[in-house]
Parts: sequence; structure tokens; C-alpha cells
Amino acid sequence: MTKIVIAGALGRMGTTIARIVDESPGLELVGGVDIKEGTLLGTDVVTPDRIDELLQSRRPDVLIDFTVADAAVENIKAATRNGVALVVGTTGFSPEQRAVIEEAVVGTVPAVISSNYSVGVNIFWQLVRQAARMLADYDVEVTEAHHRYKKDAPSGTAKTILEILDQELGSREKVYGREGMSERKDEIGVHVIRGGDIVGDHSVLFAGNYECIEVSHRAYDRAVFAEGAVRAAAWVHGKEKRIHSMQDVLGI
Ligand SMILES: NC(=O)c1ccc[n+]([C@@H]2O[C@H](COP(=O)([O-])OP(=O)(O)OC[C@H]3O[C@@H](n4cnc5c(N)ncnc54)[C@H](O)[C@@H]3O)[C@@H](O)[C@H]2O)c1
Ligand SMILES: O=C(O)C1=N[C@H](C(=O)O)CCC1
Repeated sequence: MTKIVIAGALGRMGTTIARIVDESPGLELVGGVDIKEGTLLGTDVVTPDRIDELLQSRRPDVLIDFTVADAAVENIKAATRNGVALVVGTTGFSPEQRAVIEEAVVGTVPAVISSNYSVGVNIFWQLVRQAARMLADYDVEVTEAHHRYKKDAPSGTAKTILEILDQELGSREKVYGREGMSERKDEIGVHVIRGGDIVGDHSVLFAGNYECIEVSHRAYDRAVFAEGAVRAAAWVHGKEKRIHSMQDVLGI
């Protein structure tokens, strides 16, 4: 039985992940962490100051973190000092925070870190990479849309799209929105929509002369992310002590 603790347990993703863990044979939810204590599906949710106590008493195999960047860094440190494997879905990390995370994880515990755990987005990223290789002389625009409560922008998924485009097209200037006189050069336009309960839409437009090609993904329920994160949690236990991607989990 793989034992799971969820950080961000009472959030949109945490509660969705908890339900899927609870429904999954071979997985057991043994606790949670959030800024308010409580219970979740019969398990204790403790405040962040008690995370070491929780990890040492419940001895989970995997900590799943869907919180906020500053918190996730501390939760990751707690998992590494207690020898607990990680699945991290939190986005919005600064480059400095990524360096701290890598220093804590590599050689200490196995971790899966992904800005998007949807199987479809991981395939969408590969389609974007293939398209970029063939459409290098097209103008490229990236658009993402999420619910009104999302704190970080652009989305982590969109930032991964930009990383892929940089790898395939060479590093181009990014222009985040446009207004006033705005002559297009060879930049990549990045556009962010926030509103309603949009779960997560991403699009990459390749605009040429007389035609456009658009590669896009739309999520209809955050269960798609939660199912991927739970799949990663079942996979990560016992793997090499370094940072793995969701593409590693999927073997694609
Ligand atoms: N990788 C993916 O597939 C994916 C999918 C969806 C969301 N996300 C990311 O996951 C994160 C959470 O998204 P959400 O919609 O669930 O947000 P949310 O605000 O609903 O949930 C976050 C939870 O974390 C809790 N929290 C804050 N500080 C904490 C701490 N120190 N310790 C423990 N818990 C703490 C909050 O109280 C809240 O309950 C965001 O960064 C989002 O971008 C990633
Ligand atoms: O709802 C969110 O917040 C999401 N965040 C991730 C991101 O920032 O890319 C994944 C999509 C949903």
C-alpha cells in the first residue's frame, strides 16, 4: 500500500486529489497539511508548523503538493528531510526557488515536478514541439485562460510551452499583451485570460501568410490534473533520487 499525504489538502486540487486517492486501490490517504487544521475523508489535516510531526508519525511514501510557490518550497524541504518522495504540481516558482528545490531533491528523494499533470497536455506539448520545428518562419502567439481565482500568470503550463518554443525556435523576445502602437517583430506574444470557472485552456497559434495553424488543449474538469498527479504518486516511490517529469511517468 502506498501512503499519501497532501499539502494544500483543503484546496481545489487537494480535495480533488484526495477523492481520487481514496478511490484508488493500492493507495491510502494518511493525512494532509493546510493553513487551517481540519479533517479530510477521515484523515487529519494539520497546519504547516506540524508537517514534520505528521510525516514522522504517519510515515507516508509520497507527499503531493498543490499549494502556492512559497509554501511548496518549505513543504518540499520538509519532505526531503524526512525521506518522503514528492509529487509537486504547484506553479509560479521563481528561478531562485527552482534552484533551492533542485538542491533539496537531487540525491535525497525521488520527485515528479510538472506544471501540468493532464495526459492530454503532455501530448499537446509534444505536438507544439513538432509544429514549432516545421513552422519556424511563422509568427507565434501563446494564449492561456483560467478561472478568476488563479494567482499566478502566465500559467505554469504556458511557461512550459514557452520553454519548448525557445528550445525549437531559439530564444525569442516575449511580449506579454499589447497596447498602443505595437509593430510586430519576431517576438512571441503571450496572452492571459482570467475569469469565471475556466479550468484551463491553452493555445499556440502559428500565423503565416494566407493561413494559420493552431494547436490547443482544453481541460473540462480539474480531475484530469488530479488523476495524473495520483498516477505520478503511484509511480514515483522507489525511483531514482532526482527530479522526474510527467513525460517520464508516461514514458513518452
Ligand atoms: N500541475 C498541475 O497539473 C496543476 C493543476 C492545477 C493547479 N495547479 C497548481 O496548483 C496550485 C494550487 O492550485 P489550487 O487551484 O488547488 O489552489 P487553491 O488555492 O484552491 O489551493 C491551495 C491550497 O493550499 C493551501 N496552502 C497555502 N499555504 C499552505 C501551506 N504553507 N501548507 C499547506 N497548504 C497551504 C491553501 O490554504 C489552499 O487550500 C497552484 O499553483 C496551481 O497553479 C497545478
Ligand atoms: O487551476 C490552475 O491554477 C492550473 N494551474 C496549472 C498551471 O499553472 O499551468 C495547470 C492548469 C490549471
